[in-house]
Amino acid sequence: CLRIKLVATTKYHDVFEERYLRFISILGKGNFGSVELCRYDPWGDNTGDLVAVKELQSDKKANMADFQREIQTISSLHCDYIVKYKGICYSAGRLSTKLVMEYLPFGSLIGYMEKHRQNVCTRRLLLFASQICKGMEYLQSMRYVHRDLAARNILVASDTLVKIADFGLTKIIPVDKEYYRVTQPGESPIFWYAPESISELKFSHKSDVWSFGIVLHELFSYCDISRNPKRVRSYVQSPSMAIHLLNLLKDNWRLPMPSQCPPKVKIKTDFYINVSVWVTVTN
Ligand SMILES: C[C@@H]1CCN(C(=O)N2CC[C@@H](S(=O)(=O)c3ccccc3)C2)C[C@@H]1N(C)c1ncnc2[nH]ccc12
Repeated sequence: CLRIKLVATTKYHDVFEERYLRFISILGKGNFGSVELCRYDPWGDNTGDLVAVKELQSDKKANMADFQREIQTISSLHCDYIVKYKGICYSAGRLSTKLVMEYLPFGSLIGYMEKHRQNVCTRRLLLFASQICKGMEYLQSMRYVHRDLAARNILVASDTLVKIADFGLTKIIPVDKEYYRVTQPGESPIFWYAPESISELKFSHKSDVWSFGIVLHELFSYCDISRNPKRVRSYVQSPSMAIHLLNLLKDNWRLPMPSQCPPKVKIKTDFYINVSVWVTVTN
């Protein structure tokens, strides 16, 4: 029989009814809330789609404006290398809104690398790097700065496709400016930050390129937690850590080449990390 799509559309958002959203498991937690795996099952027979639902912790009302902006951002992005927006779910009397996105069963790049590192060759790492590049080029064309590009926020759609996820910190660069200055540092993952982001809280397409360089390092280290200092327990670093890192970077210290990284990638990668434009990483 014809299945009528049971999702009302108000304005430009597909509205998912909370009563049909069935919680399955937690996909990830952070400081402001969580991303949960749910099944949207209006027919109640488990034939509904699996979806990823991001919700704000109720006591984080202050971030509601940021969350609304995140919803606005992700619903305006249409790119093969960016996680797809599906709609929103108003819970109990519109007290809080939930963001409904496509669910990618392979999860984040970190988990995928830990599980499959044995059979991920250099060619595949470069394919993933070029896809992240393309997603970031699209983001830049929309004047968005991601500000939280890291392997933990890259999703694996299949063995040959990754997508950029989590636009919680994404900002639009004003037309007359080259960068976005953040007022409060918040929970800053400083090991992914460019020097000007650590010292002046300035974020631009160039600082996103710097973060991409860190993601390249994560890729060629197979996101090996033990082998790199970046994954300090909590991403919030102390001010003294930020100053120490800033001085290291000013003295031209850079992350060492990962041991498994093939030499020819190193030369190209060095070049790319210092070039402040998106480059298509040749396979
Ligand atoms: C890697 C993804 C983004 C990061 N993440 C996460 O848990 N968080 C991102 C934001 C933080 S939060 O909880 O701090 C937060 C909460 C609300 C407002 C703002 C921030 C949690 C896990 C996700 N994940 C495993 C997924 N796996 C499979 N399919 C998916 N579709 C979409 C996401 C997703």
